[in-house]
Amino acid sequence: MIFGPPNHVNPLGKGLRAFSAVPAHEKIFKVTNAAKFLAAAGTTYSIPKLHGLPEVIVAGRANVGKSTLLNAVLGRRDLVHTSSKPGRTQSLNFYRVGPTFGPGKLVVVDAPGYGARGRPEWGEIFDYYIDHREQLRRIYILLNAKHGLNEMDRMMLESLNAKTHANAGTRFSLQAIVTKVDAIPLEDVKPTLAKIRQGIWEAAPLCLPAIVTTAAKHPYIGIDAVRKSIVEACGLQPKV
Ligand SMILES: Nc1nc2c(ncn2[C@@H]2O[C@H](COP(=O)(O)OP(=O)(O)OP(=O)(O)O)[C@@H](O)[C@H]2O)c(=O)[nH]1
Ligand SMILES: [Mg+2]
Repeated sequence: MIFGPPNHVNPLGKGLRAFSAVPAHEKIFKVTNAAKFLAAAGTTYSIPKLHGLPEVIVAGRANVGKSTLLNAVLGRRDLVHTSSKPGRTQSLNFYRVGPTFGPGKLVVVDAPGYGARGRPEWGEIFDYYIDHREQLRRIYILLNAKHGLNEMDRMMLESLNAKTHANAGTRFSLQAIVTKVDAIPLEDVKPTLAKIRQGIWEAAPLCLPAIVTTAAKHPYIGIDAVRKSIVEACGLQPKV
């Protein structure tokens, strides 16, 4: 038979078919579970080359939940260091995700926070990275559901929108992620998100639709959507 026996008489074939049907983001983030810390860069000179693997970075005010979100996305409890005190992450930290062998790898980068608790040298390395990183595919800007947008967030959104506009989306795109949605009362969720979305639209019209998340404890919200978005931004989604 040219096409082989039907799957119901071939358990191996069925298994293979089931595996190939696993979505790309699950293969990369869950099935392989191969997230690995690669490097930390505290200066522009120490940013690692990493052979051009596609890359995404998370940005946001100190304490917004960048590192916590990455742990949830990478499926690890404490690969990325977090803290209740703002200012925990002090360098660009690079993590590789995907199978150890073969294609399908990408890099996620955790950044120090901006704003009142940030330091000027952290801003310098972040700006340098955004302006020079060829393999950068998407910048995620994280916004705290509980605090909404402040002046620093608006300035950052405007600046990243201008950079996205300057490269006409050919180098990287920009997407918002709303964090800590579990920290606001249920009845406030809808109006709070509407206000945040309006603020994002006013400051950064090129920003892709916000993904809403909870990442500190189960039940997580939005983590699968973030994984899908990263895989799509890195061009690792299979063609349909
Ligand atoms: N309730 C709630 N708390 C969260 C969530 N995400 C993070 N947190 C808490 O927020 C605090 C800061 O989290 P981090 O992930 O360290 O924040 P960060 O943005 O990496 O902070 P810096 O590295 O200091 O810039 C920690 O106490 C987390 O447990 C969330 O989804 N919900
Ligand atoms: Mg951090």
